Amino acid sequence: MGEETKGNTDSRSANNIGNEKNGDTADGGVKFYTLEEVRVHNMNSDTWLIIHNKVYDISNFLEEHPGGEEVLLEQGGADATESFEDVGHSTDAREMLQQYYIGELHMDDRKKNTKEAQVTDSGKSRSFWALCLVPAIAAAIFGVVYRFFILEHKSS
Ligand code: HEM
Repeated sequence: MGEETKGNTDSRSANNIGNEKNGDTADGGVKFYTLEEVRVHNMNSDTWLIIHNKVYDISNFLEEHPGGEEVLLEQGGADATESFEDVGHSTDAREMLQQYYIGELHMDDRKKNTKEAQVTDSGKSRSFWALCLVPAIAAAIFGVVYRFFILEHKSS
């Protein structure tokens, strides 16, 4: 009794089978973590970060960080994309990230988490309306006006 009961029972985490530490799943796919799952890893000995929707376990990197461990701990369990980019990290720093990669932020948590995603989504739908519907409506109005003038012309 009790074994495996505190694991990921959320249906959104159905892909979370396998070794939690390396992001592998039973089928060899990418592992997805919810924001809630990441949030609890906010301690000195256990620190996860989200950067650009990717999840990193940086517990072993804290002491090595050239910018100090304090700044990393402040971001522990949260989305550090903005602060990471604000510092203007080098390409070397970005490459270092790869070794701490453990998975991806769950799709459901990306939209409410990323302002950019929302802006892009509304931008996309706006361009759909502009590209398809606006010209179609304009053509319909033109047709009606044109027919009206032709009939007017014929009857006079
Ligand atoms: C796991 C993620 C991170 C890695 C691998 C990383 C790596 C590095 C590296 C290699 C440097 C040396 C300068 C460079 O090459 O750009 C650096 C500097 C620094 N980092 Fe990070 N960093 C990470 C996350 C963060 C975060 C989230 C913050 C802010 C909250 C931060 C703040 C700083 C600061 C303040 C410096 C010092 C910059 C300076 O003195 O010029 N880092 N980091």
